[in-house]
Amino acid sequence: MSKTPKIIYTLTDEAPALATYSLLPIIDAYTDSAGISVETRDISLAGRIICLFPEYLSDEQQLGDHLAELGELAKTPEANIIKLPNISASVPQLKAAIRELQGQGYKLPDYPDEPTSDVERDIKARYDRVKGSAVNPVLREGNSDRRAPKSVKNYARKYPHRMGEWSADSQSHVACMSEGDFYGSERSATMSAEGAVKIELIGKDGSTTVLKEKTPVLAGEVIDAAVMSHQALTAFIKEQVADAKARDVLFSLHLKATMMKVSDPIMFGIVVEAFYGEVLEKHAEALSEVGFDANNGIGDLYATIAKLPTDKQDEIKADIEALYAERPRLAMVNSHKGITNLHVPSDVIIDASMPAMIRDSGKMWGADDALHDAKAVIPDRCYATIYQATIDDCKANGAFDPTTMGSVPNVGLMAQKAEEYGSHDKTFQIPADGTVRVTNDAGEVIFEHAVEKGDIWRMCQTKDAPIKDWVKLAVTRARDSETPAVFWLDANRAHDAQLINKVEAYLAEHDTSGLDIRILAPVDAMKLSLERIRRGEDTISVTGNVLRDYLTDLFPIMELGTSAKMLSIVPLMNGGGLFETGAGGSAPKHVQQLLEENHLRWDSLGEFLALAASLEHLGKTFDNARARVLAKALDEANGKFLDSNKSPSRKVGELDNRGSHFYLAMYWAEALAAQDEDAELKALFGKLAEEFHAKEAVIVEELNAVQGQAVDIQGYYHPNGELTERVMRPSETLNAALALVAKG
Ligand SMILES: NC(=O)C1=CN([C@@H]2O[C@H](COP(=O)(O)OP(=O)(O)OC[C@H]3O[C@@H](n4cnc5c(N)ncnc54)[C@H](OP(=O)(O)O)[C@@H]3O)[C@@H](O)[C@H]2O)C=CC1
Ligand SMILES: O=C(O)CCC(=O)C(=O)O
Ligand SMILES: [Mg+2]
Repeated sequence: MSKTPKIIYTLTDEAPALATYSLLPIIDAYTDSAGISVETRDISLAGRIICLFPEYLSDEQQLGDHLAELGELAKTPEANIIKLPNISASVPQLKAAIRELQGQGYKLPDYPDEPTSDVERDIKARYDRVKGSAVNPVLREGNSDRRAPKSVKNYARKYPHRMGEWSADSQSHVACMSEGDFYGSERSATMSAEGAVKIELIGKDGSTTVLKEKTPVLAGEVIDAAVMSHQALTAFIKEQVADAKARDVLFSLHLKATMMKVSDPIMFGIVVEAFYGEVLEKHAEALSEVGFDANNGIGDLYATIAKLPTDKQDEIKADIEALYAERPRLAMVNSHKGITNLHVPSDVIIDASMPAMIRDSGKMWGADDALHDAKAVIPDRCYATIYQATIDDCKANGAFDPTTMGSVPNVGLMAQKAEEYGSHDKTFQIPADGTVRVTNDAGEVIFEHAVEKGDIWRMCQTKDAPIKDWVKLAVTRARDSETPAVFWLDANRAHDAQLINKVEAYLAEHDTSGLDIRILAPVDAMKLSLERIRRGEDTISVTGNVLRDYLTDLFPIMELGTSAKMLSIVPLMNGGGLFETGAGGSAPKHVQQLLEENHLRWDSLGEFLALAASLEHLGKTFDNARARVLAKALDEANGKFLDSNKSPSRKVGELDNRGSHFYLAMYWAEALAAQDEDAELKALFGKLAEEFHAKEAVIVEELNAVQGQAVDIQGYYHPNGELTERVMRPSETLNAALALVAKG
């Protein structure tokens, strides 16, 4: 390969972005000295907003479209991208980020909720491009390989995290619909030829509305469509509200309003309307006047009614309080601040929220700041059953034991926007009763659904090449790790039935002799995996995109305490490498703690593991010996880091993210000093390792001494770079030592 060896490190949001201020100077110092270039690209929410509106901003304020650039790069063989978690913004977050930037002098337009002119429609359309999960699908030109490396698993066995105990009489459970959901209505077909499909709504009055004129499809591609009935969902929620009250458990809702950015905020809104129904109806006129949108959560009610006269505000608030007395208790996001599970659609995200509940004895936080049994409402049946199976297992057998349990790594189908349910431009809230029809170029009907006003109809595409690649990846992982692999596919589900045909056909193209590869419905796959994990056995889960997301938080959180300790690789289909860090989010709570007490508990292990994998990949693709030396040494350093338990503590005054970076740097320098493949690096890092050893106590003291006081970095979505750097690099001794190897 002719191009220069280069790694792209992404600048994102919240806790991982803060951690980057401390970690990147270390990475730069080590890679510079080896002649490897590490460049950054800004894909933060603020950065993505800024690049939408060049004509509104001064030259100095403008920023290029780094995400689009990386999206193109991901399709090339030289791609080597380290991708940290970023915010997938809900509307309330998007508005907050715009407000913050405006306050910093960025003359950005407001987000028009209900645009009334072409200019406003254009502004809204631009903003909507950065909403929800707008980053990951652009970069994911490959399928996903997420697992806990052996060293990490050993760490968890040696230093087990706390797991809440389970009792057999726990009242916690999952509630899902039995009809009228996506699962029940799904239709699916495999395209026989390249072409396009058209989506139309035929009204009861015979009128035709084109919902989407043209959706290109490739031969072999699987498309499917399903509908969630507004009425059925409302009826289900009302039943569940009553049932939670009767059983005296917390009511909680678990959706993925960030990734399923069109469908799930609407479902969230339907639940908010069902829960707060009487109050919202009573004050409908006033609430409509101020622009309250239930899809943005009950938090939006409190924000928008500020425009009403005080007595009206008080009346609405009193009515809500009175309603709470009749309703079941709500699970809380922040009981101190009165933020409920129904406040903001992006606060409770199912992949992280259900595992947290299972880790905490099946309980969630109540308004009284104590843990209680909860009803977890997961309306659609497609995947809800896996969580009930996990709860059943914990009730029968007690909590999982991190010191003995096996592992469930994942091979996930996600390349080329595979199975991006409920997002993007093929999901609609239906404006009138009728029939939604999908037709091909010849005008033949592929599927149709009877729909009612308010229903959510979604279509989804999964291309053939990614499916083939996914099957290959599964076979390779099963072979390399000598581990049984289970495809989590439900023959009773239309989409999965199509996939099963393909999986069977593609498996036949591989040598699977001696391998244990099965296809099981999700609930059975879960039962088998849990049974095995309790026996200390590993089972690879081979799943579609949604279960990839759910399982790569669920199992790591049970096995390791957090998905931040995962290795998360995306072998790009054109030969490049995308190295995601961990599987979890951007940890808003961690930022709060840093601002309040200057302690950052973010665990950068995912970044350390990703960097080692990225350097190794660079060493291979560019035949770069120094990258290989750095990778090998970093791998050793990661092992020592885990073995010595230098991960950040959660408590102020103790080693935090910055201190953990120092130890990683020290162990990495030691390993480079100990190797004999590259004499120059050996000498250079030998000096640094000596310096670190001599100054270890001083550096740790300098890093820990700053903790305990509030800090101000003048921004949440777009903090001041200089101030943040000062906060994140407080040890002069460490900074001076790094300068010994940095080439500048
Ligand atoms: N790949 C990506 O880009 C992803 C992005 N997201 C985005 O992140 C945001 C938050 O999502 P969500 O995952 O629900 O919530 P969090 O980021 O808050 O994660 C949930 C909890 O997991 C723990 N955690 C996560 N990462 C780490 C880490 N590196 N070190 C230590 N603990 C960690 C924390 O537990 P504790 O509080 O106990 O310390 C945290 O509160 C959203 O905007 C979401 O869209 C989410 C998932 C993936
Ligand atoms: O893209 C997102 O919004 C979240 C992605 C995620 O949670 C994951 O990939 O595990
Ligand atoms: Mg996830």
